[in-house]
Amino acid sequence: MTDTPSPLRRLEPGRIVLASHNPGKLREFDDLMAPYGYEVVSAGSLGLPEPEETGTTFEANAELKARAAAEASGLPALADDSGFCVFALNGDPGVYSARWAGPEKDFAMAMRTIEEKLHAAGATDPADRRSSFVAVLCLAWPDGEVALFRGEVEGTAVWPPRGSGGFGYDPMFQPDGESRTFGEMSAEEKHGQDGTALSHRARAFADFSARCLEA
Ligand SMILES: O=P(O)(O)OP(=O)(O)OP(=O)(O)OC[C@H]1O[C@@H](n2cnc3c(O)ncnc32)[C@H](O)[C@@H]1O
Ligand SMILES: [Mg+2]
Repeated sequence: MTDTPSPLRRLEPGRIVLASHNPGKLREFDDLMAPYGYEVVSAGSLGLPEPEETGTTFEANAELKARAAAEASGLPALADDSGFCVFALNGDPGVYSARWAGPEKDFAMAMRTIEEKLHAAGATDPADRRSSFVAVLCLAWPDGEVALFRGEVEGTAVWPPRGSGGFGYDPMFQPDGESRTFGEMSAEEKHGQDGTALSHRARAFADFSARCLEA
């Protein structure tokens, strides 16, 4: 038996802000929002600043990004805080996933850093290289109400990275049950097929859409 998620305050059809400055995430949200009748605008296109991510959890950072965009725009805003968590590294880079790539957003370097740390820990066997992607979405209304949605997908941190699709750490992550990394998948495959969400973002979005969006 599957649990039917309880509905939350529904988002009336209209404009919604995607409170992200990451082009890879924005592409994925465009795909995910496409079946619904909303006008989606990005924070960047509205000239909204990128808030400093001072939280120590995905939830706190998602909430501060969504609140900032909703307050500044007067529109409902959806933010995503996400990251790559390597279990043998105590969950690093986790909430610091973007920062490990530095100001140049050098994810080849960030993936190499992870590999060096795994190597130093003697983690060569796939069983020692368990990892997950986590995404927390926050929907904030201009009146200050917020709702949070979490999605996770577990798999293996592979080396060397494989594939040039997606963004960020995608080439280093092979989800359980798949022989390819996210970097080797099309966007549709990363979202998941036959109605089953695969990526962390698609899983969090499935909960959000079922509870808040009008079909
Ligand atoms: O905060 P915004 O503006 O949304 O953009 P950001 O890139 O800074 O996003 P985060 O603060 O949430 O940092 C998460 C980082 O984790 C990585 N990440 C998150 N989801 C990912 C995915 O689906 N595939 C690959 N890497 C991902 C990616 O490199 C992000 O930069
Ligand atoms: Mg960020």
